[in-house]
Amino acid sequence: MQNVKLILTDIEGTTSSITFVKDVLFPYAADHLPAFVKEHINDENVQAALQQTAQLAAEDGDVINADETDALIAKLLQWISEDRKATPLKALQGLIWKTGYENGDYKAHMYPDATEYLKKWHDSGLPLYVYSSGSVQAQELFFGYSQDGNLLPLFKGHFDTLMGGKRETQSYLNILAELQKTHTGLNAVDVLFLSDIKEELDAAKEAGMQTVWLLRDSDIPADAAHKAVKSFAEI
Ligand SMILES: CSCCC(=O)C(=O)COP(=O)(O)O
Ligand SMILES: [Mg+2]
Repeated sequence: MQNVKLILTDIEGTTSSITFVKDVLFPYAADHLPAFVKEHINDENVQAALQQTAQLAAEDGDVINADETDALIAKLLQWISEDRKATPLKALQGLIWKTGYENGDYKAHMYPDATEYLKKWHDSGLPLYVYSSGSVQAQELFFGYSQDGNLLPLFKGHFDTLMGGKRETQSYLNILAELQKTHTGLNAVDVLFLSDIKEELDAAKEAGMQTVWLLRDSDIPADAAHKAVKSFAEI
């Protein structure tokens, strides 16, 4: 990679295993979501998430009133099972996972090479940022309660789907504009984006960023459209 001035990383499949997210975090959220929503129904963040859920469902042609709590909960559970990266679902998951982390029910998985190189890059002065479909709160919990300890101080900032979907070029342009507020003179080509998903890398490359494809469990294709590696040690 050439003259990288800042690293932006995905989480699931990149720093951490897909199975931890799919087999631990998502089931925990599904198990606790109905009671959590009902217990916090007057919380403004929960109300906002329910209203956004009703709006998104309506856009899909499924009309649910914002006060039909059970139907909205069913819709959110459906989205968990579909791994839909819907912003209101992600906001609620972040709120629910907090309890699980604080109770010690689980710690976030980290690939050892990811922890090692994130620490090395941080110590060498390279600014590190996260872009994940998980909400900023969920990201902070994830790195704050990782199996390798509190890794949150390694990161200068976090971006989530409020910047846009991870497969859309405009999202990376939005992130670049945010980064330029604190990193004067930063260009897209100075940013290295790490992900396990080709469509996310395509979008980041289209925005002008450098890219590396983490293919941890699959073979590296001979004609990969992005530099492809099995571990952070090869970046
Ligand atoms: C931030 S922890 C949970 C991650 C999550 O909810 C998710 O959907 C994974 O998305 P990513 O963009 O990190 O692949
Ligand atoms: Mg990923």
